[in-house]
Amino acid sequence: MKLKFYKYQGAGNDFVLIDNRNKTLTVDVKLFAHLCDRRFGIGGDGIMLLQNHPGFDFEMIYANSDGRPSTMCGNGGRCITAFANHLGIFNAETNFIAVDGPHYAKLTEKGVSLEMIDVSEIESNSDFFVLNTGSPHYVKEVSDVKDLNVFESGRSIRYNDRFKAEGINVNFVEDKGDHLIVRTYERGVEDETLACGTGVTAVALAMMKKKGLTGTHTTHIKAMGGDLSVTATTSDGNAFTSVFLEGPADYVFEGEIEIETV
Ligand SMILES: N[C@@H](CCC[C@H](N)C(=O)O)C(=O)O
Repeated sequence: MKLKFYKYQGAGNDFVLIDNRNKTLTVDVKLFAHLCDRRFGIGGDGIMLLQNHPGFDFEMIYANSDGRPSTMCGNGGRCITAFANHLGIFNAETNFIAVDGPHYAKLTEKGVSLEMIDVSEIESNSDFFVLNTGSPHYVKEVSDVKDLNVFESGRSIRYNDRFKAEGINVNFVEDKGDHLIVRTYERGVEDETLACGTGVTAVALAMMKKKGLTGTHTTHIKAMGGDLSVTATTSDGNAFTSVFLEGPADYVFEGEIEIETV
């Protein structure tokens, strides 16, 4: 059968999107990995199904490019919001449900602003932080992020004894004063991606904690594929509320692909 698909990207983090409101597809790891394959399929860091869900405008089902359903994808959440707007599901603001719970999102001048989950604790170590922003993240500050071998360094952390079973996404950050530069090795893609939304969110909160920033603060981030910003509120540098991830979420192309199974 022919499957209609759409391709979106947010700061270079790219996704295959399927309107699955008619329930054509169920989760199929082999098929999803094939659709994300950059040579034999459409190509993407991940794939999302947009589905109906009672009480919400839509449901986001996310899988990484390895085809396996995973935890929350921040750039994916922003891209599926743009896709839902394209499908006429909402006009300016929306409430949808994802694997980590309900999300509010709105269209903005910069693209899409997505409310992320509240974060109640950040593990702080001598030279790294660990926190969950919908997906698990390791954050390490470095002085030379552009020269770093993110694949080698990220992979060695992702597969160390502590993290290898569940996996973790690994973010390297360089503080440039008025902005951060962030590069991320993503679990489930098992490579560096051009941007990671839950990753830059984790980095922004970890750096707020490190700097002792309280109140509401906006962090500007340059990822390899584009600019993102994270606004969050904290009174103690540990618990964060009203966490918003904002940046571009753009349509790339659409088409049909022949698939064997449904
Ligand atoms: N690219 C995503 C993160 C996707 C999930 C991640 N690879 C995982 O499995 O934890 C983002 O923008 O947040």
